[in-house]
Formats: sequence, C-alpha cells, structure tokens
Amino acid sequence: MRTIKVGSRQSALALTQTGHVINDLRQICEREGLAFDFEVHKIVTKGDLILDVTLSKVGGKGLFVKEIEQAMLDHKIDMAVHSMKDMPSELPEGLINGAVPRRADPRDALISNGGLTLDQLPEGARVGTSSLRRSSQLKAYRPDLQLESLRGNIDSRLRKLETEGLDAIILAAAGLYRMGWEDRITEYLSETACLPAVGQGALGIECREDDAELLHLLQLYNDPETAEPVLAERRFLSVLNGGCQVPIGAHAVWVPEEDTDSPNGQNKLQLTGMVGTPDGGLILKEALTGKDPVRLGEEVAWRLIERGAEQILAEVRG
Ligand SMILES: NCc1[nH]cc(CCC(=O)O)c1CC(=O)O
Repeated sequence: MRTIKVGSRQSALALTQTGHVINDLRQICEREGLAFDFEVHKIVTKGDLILDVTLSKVGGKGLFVKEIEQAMLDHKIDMAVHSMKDMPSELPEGLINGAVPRRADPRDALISNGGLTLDQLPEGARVGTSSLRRSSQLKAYRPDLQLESLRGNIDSRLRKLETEGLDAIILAAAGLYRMGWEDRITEYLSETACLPAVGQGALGIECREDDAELLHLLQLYNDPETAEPVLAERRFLSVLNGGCQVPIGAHAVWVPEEDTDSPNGQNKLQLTGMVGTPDGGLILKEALTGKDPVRLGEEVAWRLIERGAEQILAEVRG
C-alpha cells in the first residue's frame, strides 16, 4: 500500500477541491483493485500571504503554485490539485499535468443583494470583482456600473458583499458549487456578457513525470472530453502570453460537425476567445471551430493578434 501525499493550499476551496478529488481517486482504486491511500499536506503559498493586494499589481504567474511545485520536486508531496485557471501554462521541468477530471460549470455567476440580475441592477450599482477580465467585459456591457476591487478567498468575498456595501459580486459558479454555496447565485452570466477565464471550472492534477505508478491511476481519472477543450483554451492563452491578471477570456465547447455522413455526428471543438481593454472600451472576440485543440487555440489567438490584441495587452502590462 502506497500513501500518496497530496499538497493543498489552506483555503476552504482548495481543501474542498482536494477532498473531492481524493474521494474520486479512492473510488477508482476500489473499482480497479489498486492499493493507494491518500493524505493531505497543507502548504502556504506566496499568493495566500498577499491576499489583500490587487493581484495585477503583484504580477508574476503561478503565485499560488510555486511552493507546491517545489515540494513536489523535493518529494515532500506527490501530487496537487489545482484550479486549472490558476495553473501556469508551462510547468517546471520534471512535473506534468497527470489528469484533467470532468469539468464543472465554467460560467461566471452574479451574486447580488436583493436577487437583482445584471440587467436589473440600478444605475451606477457597485459590483465587486478583482478580475480585469470580468471588469472589462462588465463595463462594456453596462458602462454605468462601478467596478470595485474585491480580493480574498471566496468565503471572504461573499462576506464583503455585505460588509463593503456592494450591490453585487461576480464569482466562478464552479467554486460556489464545490463549496455547496450555489444557492447564493442570483444569475449565471451569459458568454456574451462575460466570457469565462481559460480553464474555469476545470481542475488539473499535477505530479512528477517519472511517477509511473501514480500516473497510471491518474490516467484512469482523466476526462478527454474536458482535457481537449481546456487544451485549446490554454494554447490560446499561452500564444497571447497571458495569465489570469490580464483581460483575456476563452471557452471551448464540443459542437456537432454538420458536414459529416457519420450517423453519430462526429464532434469538433468551437473556441471563443476575447481580449479587452481594462475600461471595457474595446472588446475583441473571435470564434472558430476545429478538430486539433492546439491549432485551434493558436488560430483564435492569431486572429485576435491581427486585430490588435498584443497592443492592448502590452498597455495592460505597461
Ligand atoms: N482566482 C481564484 C479562483 N480560482 C478558481 C476559482 C473558482 C473555481 C474554478 O474556476 O475552477 C476561483 C474563485 C473565483 O474566480 O471565483
């Protein structure tokens, strides 16, 4: 019996996600007759220590994962569960993404006081979000809204809806579901109003690339129907050299291929990508379909680059 040491951040969401994954893995082990046990090791990351600072000011990709990756390389832990949208596009030498489990709801959710939808919020309403992607798109959709910075873990963000006198906040639906707090959701935002972050709602499971035993288990947990769209989104992001601190969004879904004789209707991917200015004055959006997730991600990124995406991003990074 091997005990897999699972590293996790201490936030309620991270520990809950890690717990869900361990439950799933235990079930696979039972079904397949594999002898693994699991124990959680809590790790404090740089991102956790500066939760009250606007992330775009701190900069640096992978603020929440560096310490965890070092512990893995040092064999202090064997694997870690990450929110895909917090995972840097390039992993350090020696580590790989061993599985992408089935994706949860990728949409952003509005949590408002009094149950008002985005369209019903009063003129000049104060909406909390720390994400440039969300504020850019919301300002484009409703230029009258006052976007306020909102940082912290999702539990403290929900509290701030009351304590900071905000009219509404925006959070990822997936995080609320995993915490069992989906009853707080007032409205799921459409992709027209707010295209989600790359990888939103998906998890990634990182481990050492030479850990064949663990990789065998993780392969049984991988969901290709999630992994491929997420790969397209992540390729898109890395061509634009983005992270979660720039106003970039993307979402890929499976769509039926119209021009096929196959009775089952073979599927292809449809990727929508966006880059916006922080003030919402300009939102560039492109959607394409294709079979190869990597090429699709690149093509959507190139289309946006042709339309000036790199100038927008250069200004944001300024
Ligand atoms: N940036 C923090 C973060 N990372 C993952 C989630 C939610 C879960 C997910 O998107 O998978 C959140 C909170 C949020 O954006 O509301």
